[in-house]
Amino acid sequence: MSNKFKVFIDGKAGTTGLKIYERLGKRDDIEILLIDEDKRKDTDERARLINSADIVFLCLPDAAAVEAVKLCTNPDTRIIDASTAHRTDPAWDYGFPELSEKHRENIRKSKRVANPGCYASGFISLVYPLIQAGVLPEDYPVTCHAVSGYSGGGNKMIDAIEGADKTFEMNSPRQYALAQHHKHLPEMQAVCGMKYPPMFNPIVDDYFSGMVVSVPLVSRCLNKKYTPAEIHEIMTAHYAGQHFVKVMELGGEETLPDGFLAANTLADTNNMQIFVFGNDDQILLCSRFDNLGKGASGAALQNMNIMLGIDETIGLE
Ligand SMILES: NC(=O)C1=CN([C@@H]2O[C@H](COP(=O)(O)OP(=O)(O)OC[C@H]3O[C@@H](n4cnc5c(N)ncnc54)[C@H](OP(=O)(O)O)[C@@H]3O)[C@@H](O)[C@H]2O)C=CC1
Ligand SMILES: CC(=O)N[C@@H](CCC(=O)OP(=O)(O)O)C(=O)O
Repeated sequence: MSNKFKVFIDGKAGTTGLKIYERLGKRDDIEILLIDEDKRKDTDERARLINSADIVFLCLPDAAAVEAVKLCTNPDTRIIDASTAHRTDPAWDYGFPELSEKHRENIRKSKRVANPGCYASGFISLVYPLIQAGVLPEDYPVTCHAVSGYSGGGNKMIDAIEGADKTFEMNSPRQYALAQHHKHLPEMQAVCGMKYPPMFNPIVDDYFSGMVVSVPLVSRCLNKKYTPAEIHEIMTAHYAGQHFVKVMELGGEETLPDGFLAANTLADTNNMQIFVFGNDDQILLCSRFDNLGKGASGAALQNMNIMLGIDETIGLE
């Protein structure tokens, strides 16, 4: 009898699933349950593997993720869903352990973990600590700008940009979700405890992966006037001792000597860097990470480690 943890990745052929598979393949404490290529959408075979696994990753479109959860009848099988389907479902635990010890503890005990969305991870990393600390009023009109690599759009977008039919426009940054309907808005609002959803301006650009999510704040409109140094101190205290989330030096001059905050430098890592810039009235918060790392597959693997009660950094360095 193998004493390895059994893992099934539903959607292994997709962008998120493949990254999880590649990282798990290097581990000797995990047995990956594989589905035959011609059966990867076969409901009975997926159900068999789901119910044979200790941990299931759902790396599927939302509707298929909802269906997969229904296929799970084994009370011991634990699910980590990378899709948007369960992120505001109160029966699920939100998989962002650095938000609070309560979040980490809930993940550790959970049978159902909703992995955060990529943009949402960046947004929540900046806004959640400030609402918790009473800095940001719950009804503050929060604005958020973000830039992502095109892998954030999954296989379809990767094929469009890397394929022969790439359009002229795809060579440039492209704003989207202009009508304020982006699928991450509900989780941004719910997890942070905001009265209103933020104004959100995502941009996808012509590089593979990595992102920066930015939130500007006007100090005079906060619960009281704060300096960037005070905000930096609050963020630093919030993430003290975290392995993957680091608050960088105030103003970022050492990390960004040329003054440019590139979005692609943390690609292929599970790290997240938080920056505080600005002056006594205009404060800019930025979160930099990999949309496929801390924004998807890396976070999912970190959550798995926590659920299994092992060192959360295993396989993520
Ligand atoms: N890419 C990213 O940066 C992030 C993605 N996510 C989320 O993760 C999930 C997966 O996204 P991503 O990897 O980008 O998407 P992809 O489109 O790259 O992959 C999805 C995979 O699921 C397969 N699939 C679709 N329907 C079924 C089904 N009924 N049964 C079994 N397999 C099925 C697809 O196969 P086929 O192509 O043959 O249909 C494909 O291989 C999504 O919910 C996405 O929103 C979350 C965070 C970041
Ligand atoms: C560039 C791009 O298209 N990005 C995706 C978000 C990727 C992601 O985080 O998807 P989940 O919500 O499933 O987690 C988008 O904006 O829809």
